[in-house]
Amino acid sequence: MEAELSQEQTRVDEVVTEIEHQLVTVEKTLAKAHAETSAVEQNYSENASINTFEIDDASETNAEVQQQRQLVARVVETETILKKQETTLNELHESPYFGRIDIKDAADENESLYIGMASLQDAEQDFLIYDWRAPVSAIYYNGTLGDVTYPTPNGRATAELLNKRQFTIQHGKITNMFDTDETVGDEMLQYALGQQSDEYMANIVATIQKEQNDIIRDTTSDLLVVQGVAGSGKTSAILQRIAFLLFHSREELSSDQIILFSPNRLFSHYISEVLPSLGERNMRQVTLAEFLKARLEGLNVQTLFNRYEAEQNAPANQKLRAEMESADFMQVIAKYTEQIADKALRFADIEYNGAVFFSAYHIKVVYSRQAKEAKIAERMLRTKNELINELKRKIIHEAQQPWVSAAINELDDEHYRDLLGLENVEKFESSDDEMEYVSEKFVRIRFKKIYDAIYNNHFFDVYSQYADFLTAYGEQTAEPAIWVEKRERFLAELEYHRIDLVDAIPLMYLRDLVTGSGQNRRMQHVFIDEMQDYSIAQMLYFKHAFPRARYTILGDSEQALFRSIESPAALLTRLKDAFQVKHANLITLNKSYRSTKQITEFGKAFLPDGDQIQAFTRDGDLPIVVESDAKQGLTYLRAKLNGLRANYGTVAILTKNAGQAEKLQQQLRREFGSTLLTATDRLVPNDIVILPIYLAKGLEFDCVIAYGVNRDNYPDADSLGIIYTIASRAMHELTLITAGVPSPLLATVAPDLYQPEVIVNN
Ligand SMILES: Nc1ncnc2c1ncn2[C@@H]1O[C@H](COP(=O)(O)OP(=O)(O)OP(=O)(O)O)[C@@H](O)[C@H]1O
Repeated sequence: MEAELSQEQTRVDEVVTEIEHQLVTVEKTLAKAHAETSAVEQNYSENASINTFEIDDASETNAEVQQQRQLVARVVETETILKKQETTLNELHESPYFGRIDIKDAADENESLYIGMASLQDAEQDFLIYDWRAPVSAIYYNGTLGDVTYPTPNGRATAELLNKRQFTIQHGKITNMFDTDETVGDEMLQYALGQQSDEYMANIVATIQKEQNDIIRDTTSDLLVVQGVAGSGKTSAILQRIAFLLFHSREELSSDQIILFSPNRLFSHYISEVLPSLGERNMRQVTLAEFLKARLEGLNVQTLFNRYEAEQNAPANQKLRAEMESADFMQVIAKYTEQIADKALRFADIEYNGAVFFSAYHIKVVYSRQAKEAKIAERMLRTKNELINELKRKIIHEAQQPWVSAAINELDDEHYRDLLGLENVEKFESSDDEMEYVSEKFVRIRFKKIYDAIYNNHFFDVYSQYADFLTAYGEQTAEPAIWVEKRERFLAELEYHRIDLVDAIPLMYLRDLVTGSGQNRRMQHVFIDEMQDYSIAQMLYFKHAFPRARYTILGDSEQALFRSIESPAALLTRLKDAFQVKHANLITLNKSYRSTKQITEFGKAFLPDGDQIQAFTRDGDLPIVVESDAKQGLTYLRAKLNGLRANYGTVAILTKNAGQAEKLQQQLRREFGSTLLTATDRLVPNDIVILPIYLAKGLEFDCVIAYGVNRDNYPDADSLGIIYTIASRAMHELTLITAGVPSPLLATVAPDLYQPEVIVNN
């Protein structure tokens, strides 16, 4: 192996030299391109400002300016591409590749291919490095030695995989190298997983596992559902998947056509470096709360966290909620909108300056004039167009009123010129024509709010309509009183500009179906992380909102914080039924990578079907369970924190809710400088943090202390999901402090899976 190592290092040196060589060329070209961009930009701004005043033929000027603008765009693009090349080369310079495969191809020729973060070709166009996303690289991740197949543009090709080698290369030096027959061997993974946690999630490109690779390279499913146990690399895999999709559909897909629903802002920040580290731009990221807020402007939409917190004291009607969050309920809404009679449709006045501009009655008349056989959304669209035309006529009429000319005469030169617009200076044949133009524009600007209100369908009174719907629906149920109460609560909240989460989705769906709005047809991929936190109704709304997109939905049915856990099979069936797509694919990940073996074994012992979870063999200490009262618990915690601090970067104290986290923070802040994290935070500092478990979703910490694992917080099986989620956030160390009578759930765990510490009263 020594000789081989030396040979491999020689090759690394050669590749590094080639990279340096290419870097010199790119840097030179980049400097030139930069100079050109500056010159073109300057030329453009001079031309654009001078010519419009000095040249008579405005259209010729416009054409010239257009041309120049295109030129600017082109040179800027060239510069951006070169910069990207420079960044890639610099990265390859540090660590050119991480894998090598030796294959015998169909023509019986032996070839050695090296796999890295990006491709590199030499002057003869030979590949010195293959991008990890190249078709042939699939062999590296998928194949064990022997016959393998891989995709090519002309179908699947076959080859014999003779050897697979893995490298760790740092600063151009091979620090670790070994051959492996496994997909991607344990040794490198051991090393990667033994690292301490960081502010940002790392990419896993060098150690992607076979089943993760299936997720990454799936290009055919309309609905890909990934059920993976805690720490199985779901999030890692889908971020790699996004990089893969962007690479393979360069022409048709851009990162802003991909949206990821993430559980909270801390998580959004945590994963924000993965794609850039793979040389790609980030996709759009949004939390459910942000998405709803944008679509229900002016209303404070209850968040999942607010609801969870509120319900700790006042449990809600779970049956009603389950009904309203079901696929059936969405169908009921759809049926209701199809059948609303003209007279039952609710319109709202459009007001201007406190007076009615278009009355609800007038709008209703306009609506009822539209052809009855057309669909409701089509009739609404025609109504909208009629109202806009009417507004235009009113603008022309209003522009002739004396107050308008008086107001225009009051304008100073600058404002007048702004109103007229540079392109219209000296365009009109008579000053009357110019005045007419300016007056109309003046009124149009004044009436913009009215236009916006029509354009945004504010003439449809969705709130009253939804209240009517609740009444109509409730009357058909066996318990109408519940629905009367629901309606009253909805209206009462509305008074305060608030809306419950459970109402938000049906209301938006109703609005969109009636007005034919709310659909984004450009979005090509929707990713939903932590699927178990979303209701089917919410997912169906996403499907409506992004009708052309493909869906990748991932999560863990057993990390349910906001409801009881559900078996993975049941969750998958529900999803498949609701989405009804042609190509659905389900991938299950059972191996957990995040935590030490001891932590994974402990966490899974809480779950009814925890047996299917496989721990990765990385050793650590047994989790500690401390049985204590509240006072002793705190003393223990203090001592523990002092001990841990020296050893680990991140220590997270996880509580059941925000109130308990706040209380602990008050008790610890002064002594430990701990940080309390809330729903609006984005950053997890590298120190002691205190947060409720729902904000720790998707995150991981070197060391986790679950505080308050007692009977009050976790009384029964409904809170299994929470305990399991807490335990599975820990990478290297886990401690549970009861600070009260131990939760009965602890009794389900075999005593040899943890180290008990009973603090006796003295
Ligand atoms: N193939 C891999 N190579 C290296 N590290 C990996 C691999 N797969 C997963 N990991 C690591 O395991 C940890 C868990 O991964 P990730 O957060 O993606 O899992 P998850 O399934 O989304 O977890 P959860 O549902 O518990 O939030 C991360 O630290 C990740 O880097």
